[in-house]
Amino acid sequence: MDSLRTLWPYLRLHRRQYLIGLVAVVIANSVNLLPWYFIRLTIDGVTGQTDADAATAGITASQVGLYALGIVAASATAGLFMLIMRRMIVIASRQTEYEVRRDIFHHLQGLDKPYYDRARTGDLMNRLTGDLGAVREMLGFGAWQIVNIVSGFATAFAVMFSLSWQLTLIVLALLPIIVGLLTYMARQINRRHTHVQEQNSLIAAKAQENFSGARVVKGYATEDREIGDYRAMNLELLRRNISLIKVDGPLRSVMNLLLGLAFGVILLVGGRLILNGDGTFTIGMFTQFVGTLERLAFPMLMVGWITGITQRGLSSWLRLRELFDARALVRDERGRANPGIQTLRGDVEFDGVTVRYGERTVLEDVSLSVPAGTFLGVTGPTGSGKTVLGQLLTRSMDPTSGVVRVDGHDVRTIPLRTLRDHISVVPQEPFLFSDSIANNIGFGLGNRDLPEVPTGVSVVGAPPLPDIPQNPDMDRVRNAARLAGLAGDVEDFPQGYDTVLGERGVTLSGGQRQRTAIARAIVRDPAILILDDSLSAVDTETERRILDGLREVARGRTVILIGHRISTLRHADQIVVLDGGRLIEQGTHDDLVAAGGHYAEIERLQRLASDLDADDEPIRDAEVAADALEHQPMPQEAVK
Ligand SMILES: Nc1ncnc2c1ncn2[C@@H]1O[C@H](COP(=O)(O)OP(=O)(O)OP(=O)(O)O)[C@@H](O)[C@H]1O
Repeated sequence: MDSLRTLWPYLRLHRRQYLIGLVAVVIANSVNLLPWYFIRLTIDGVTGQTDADAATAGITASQVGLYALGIVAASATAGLFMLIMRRMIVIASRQTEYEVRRDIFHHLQGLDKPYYDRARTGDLMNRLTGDLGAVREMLGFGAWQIVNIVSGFATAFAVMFSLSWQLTLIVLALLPIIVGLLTYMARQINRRHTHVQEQNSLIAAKAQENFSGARVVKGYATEDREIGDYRAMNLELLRRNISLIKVDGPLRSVMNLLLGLAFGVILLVGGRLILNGDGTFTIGMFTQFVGTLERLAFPMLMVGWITGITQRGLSSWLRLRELFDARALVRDERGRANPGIQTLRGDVEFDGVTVRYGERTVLEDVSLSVPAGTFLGVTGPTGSGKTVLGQLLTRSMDPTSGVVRVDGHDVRTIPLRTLRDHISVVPQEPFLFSDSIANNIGFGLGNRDLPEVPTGVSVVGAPPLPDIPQNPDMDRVRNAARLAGLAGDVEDFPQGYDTVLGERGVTLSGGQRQRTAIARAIVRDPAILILDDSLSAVDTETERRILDGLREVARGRTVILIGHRISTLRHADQIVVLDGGRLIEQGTHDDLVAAGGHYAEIERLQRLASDLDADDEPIRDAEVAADALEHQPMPQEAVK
């Protein structure tokens, strides 16, 4: 009941269509019984029998013609009303499907990083496709079938009862047995059908993971194991399909047998009524009775199906409700977010910020002030909280205690849209869309003025779709690519900026992917630019070019560069060093080297490594030394 209550707001949007459709089903069902009435009149007229109906007396050839026309007209009318029903209910169910899908996607877009950290993509996809399909089936096919069954039974029993109460009682006695058996079989079919669907989902997920992880599979030469796993799953699917066919196949045969039995009993009793009766039960009436009963065969068969469809639809709706009920921890809080804040300069301040995940403290009492236009370097061992620091600025999460401010405003008072419009982040593992390089770089352009998509409203009469810009401003895209040191690479591609990337940008090298992400971040002219270990996959020459570009970008904006290489950080206006979530050192490169702490030690090791690298082939990279250092205990003097 609760599921129906929550579904009502969507059904309400199309209540007129559903109502007209349902009335049409009832009319079609009633009219559908008329042909048997005309047949009865003809038979009784021709055989000279007269029943209570005066119309059967003294039939003429032209009357037979009229009855024949009546049959055609009744069938045509029933067909017309069925058509009206389909147009109304089936279209309404499709429209409801569209509206629910639109609203869920809208809702999912508003959920935050903690939600997506926990959610499984496959599960979300399955709910948006499989579960939504089951709800649509319940509202479309299910709804009209329920009314079809109820009205079909009601009208048929009314007619049968008026013809012979004795025969109707026999049918009523047999009906529970027939419907019960068919429902049992339909339940079995539904259960086995669900098992097939579950296996289908698993097999699809397996294939998807295999294709996405093709490079890992090839890299580890595990194709044979993958083929074996897939074969086992495929075999299981075959087994479940065969188990379904084993019940599905005999259903119609059982149905035929049961109906045959019922008709046998009815012929036995009906024949006696005609032979031994007082003439009030005629051959025509018997024929009409049998014909009407035959019309119930399909609704009887459907009872079990519809129970299954409704059960599936309701449980799928509950799964969709779970998505609707999910709430973002981070959101614009009513009464707190100030819509008057529309632009940001880029002053950043962390004031006694602590972040805890359960028992774990990942940032502890961090205080830091970064005036707009500062180039800030952030370094520290793996897991020291560098990424979390950046995530607090875009409110991917809120601090457990303390305040993060931008331009003096607590970030929780800045509308999320304004905040994220003015801060660009290049994450550690950039995600690229299966689209052209131009669209990947221009991804964040032209979105500010798009109108909000209305939710909870009917699609009927909705305003035309807004013009969503598909082609970004190419001058800005080219300039961003140049600043990110990517322009030369793109020009070498056969299709230049129109080159379409594979999923997750797999046609690019790691360094090219990072630079595409940097270009995407700077193309929007953000007030604050955060680069999270974004130069780790490029060589020192490319790094120098990107840093030159960034210095151009940095004029007038705040750049926060998270990294491990001293060569990347040394020209920053300020450098902070984190360790175990605490800010342990802060100053310029020269200050920190002179202080002889953790930073100075990294600098010394990396310089040593690069000197050796210059003289000696075997030394691979300065980062090796930095990595080695990360696993060493901190120099005592650095830990204040
Ligand atoms: N969603 C989360 N749930 C629980 N712990 C988390 C979560 N996100 C980050 N952490 C933990 O917070 C700590 C800091 O993580 P963070 O990503 O900021 O490290 P980092 O300094 O950027 O490291 P790296 O240099 O390896 O990128 C880590 O110990 C990490 O395991």
